[in-house]
Amino acid sequence: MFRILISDPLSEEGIHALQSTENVNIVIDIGLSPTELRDKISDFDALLVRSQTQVTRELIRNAPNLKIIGRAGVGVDNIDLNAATEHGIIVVNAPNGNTNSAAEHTMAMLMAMSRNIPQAYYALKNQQWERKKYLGVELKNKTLGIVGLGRIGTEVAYRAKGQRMNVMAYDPFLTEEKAEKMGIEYGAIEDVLKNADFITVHTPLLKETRHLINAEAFQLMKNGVQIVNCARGGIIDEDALYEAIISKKVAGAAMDVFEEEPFLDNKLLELPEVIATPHLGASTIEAQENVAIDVCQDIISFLTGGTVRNPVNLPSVPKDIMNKIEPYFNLAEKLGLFLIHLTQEVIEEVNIYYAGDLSEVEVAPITRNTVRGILKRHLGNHVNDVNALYLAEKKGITIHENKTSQAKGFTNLLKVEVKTKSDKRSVSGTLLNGLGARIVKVDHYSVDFTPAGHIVVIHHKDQPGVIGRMGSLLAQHQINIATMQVDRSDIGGDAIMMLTVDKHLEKDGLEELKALNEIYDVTAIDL
Ligand SMILES: NC(=O)C1=CN([C@@H]2O[C@H](COP(=O)(O)OP(=O)(O)OC[C@H]3O[C@@H](n4cnc5c(N)ncnc54)[C@H](O)[C@@H]3O)[C@@H](O)[C@H]2O)C=CC1
Ligand SMILES: O=C(O)CCC(=O)C(=O)O
Repeated sequence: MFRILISDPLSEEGIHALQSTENVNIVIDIGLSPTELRDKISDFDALLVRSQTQVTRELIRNAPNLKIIGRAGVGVDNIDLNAATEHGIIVVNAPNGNTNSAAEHTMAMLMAMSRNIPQAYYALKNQQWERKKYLGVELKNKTLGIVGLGRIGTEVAYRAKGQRMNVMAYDPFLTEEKAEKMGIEYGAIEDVLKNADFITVHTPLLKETRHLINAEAFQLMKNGVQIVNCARGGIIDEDALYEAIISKKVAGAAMDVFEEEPFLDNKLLELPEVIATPHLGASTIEAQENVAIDVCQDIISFLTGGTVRNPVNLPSVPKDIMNKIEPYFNLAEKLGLFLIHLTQEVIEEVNIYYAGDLSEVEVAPITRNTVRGILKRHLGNHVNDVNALYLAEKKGITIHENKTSQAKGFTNLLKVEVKTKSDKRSVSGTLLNGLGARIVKVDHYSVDFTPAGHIVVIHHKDQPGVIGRMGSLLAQHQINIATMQVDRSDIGGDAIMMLTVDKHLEKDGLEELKALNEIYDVTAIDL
């Protein structure tokens, strides 16, 4: 049974899809305190949140069974991504479903602010008919400065153009050509701050964007500028904003998000120039349905062994590319696991060679599976796709990917090489049409076997009688040989014997084999 905890309000539509999935047990418990959540989380395989639940390192530490965290929305700043990655927990979000709602809310806030609608409404509710006091300004022909032209920023730009505003935007990925195509103006951040009559921020909250709009930034702005934040609290320095409003530099601020959420008291709200909503940017029926469906679909995909569409702590790979590379995952993992058994020393370096067809595809996910196989022997199932590279780095192992079109007669060839202080071992495998995964080389020896089941690798001297002695000894241990391959460097030189056997070779049998004349080394590997 796969247990899912939903700890923030989520639309029914998504939950229905989860409920109709087999072997799923869903618990909805909204409004848990951090301590209650920490005490509860240990039994759950998946956690589904919006922006309220804080998924901290401490919570993750107390969640030994947690495999996936779903965020119904865009921002993942309430989730400790490093902690999730380190614990091998995949984080998925729903980045597209609330774009429209957030853009519409931004426009609603912009217009409400420029025409003092909330203030006038409030006055009227208090029996004050105030026409003179609430003189507004038009948006038409004014410049809207957009900081962050991603999904939402872009939608806001198009809507602002509909209001006949001039739009100037800054985004590290925006070029002058792209801006021109969109019919907006490109500016460096300083240009945007200096030229805009209205400014709206649409970046994520990151180390680099925390207090991006600070006292210095306000200094650059026009007197009487009005500012909107429907992205994340903390992008605007609230103390600096407060001072800028008091000093009349800023004539209005429309805030949907705050440095501390939720709150009942924030000094910005004491200022009549500030209008505010309690993080409602994504609060529409449509957005909530969209994000709940999207994130639940990813949880279902994860559960049923499919590919998640919106991973946050793993690069996402388009479906057509994934279809091409997915068949290699098992081969890659098996090669890694096979190879790690051949070396007793500490691994310092892993080189992965992608040849033939493989040199033309996105290989990062194959690399992760290879590294997963290498680490699995000593780290067990704790290592997965999410944390494999992180754990390798932590262990001081450097990973190199190499590509070549030359596949030595194969259509595709995956070679994995590990280097230790004094040794270098390698194994190569391929996917054969109709035959599946095969290991075709172990170090410089040519072989051909399926990487599955119980395998015994024997290094020995190429001499008559070795194979016979080895066969009799295995027979004494009731071990049946299913397949056997032999290759040698030269006549009478070093040789390799690869056996697939019907059951695991126990330690005593292994030691007896090693003790046989002319046998240098024996390794039993269960793949
Ligand atoms: N108020 C609400 O309820 C909602 C808030 N959001 C928030 O809105 C923000 C934007 O969301 P999306 O547009 O979906 O994200 P996105 O990832 O599509 O766009 C963010 C953009 O910010 C840009 N950026 C990053 N650092 C920057 C910097 N230093 N200066 C300028 N631009 C920078 C990125 O290049 C990217 O293009 C996020 O913080 C998200 O959490 C999203 C949905 C609802
Ligand atoms: O869950 C929500 O309502 C907030 C949405 C949001 O802030 C986001 O998607 O980043």
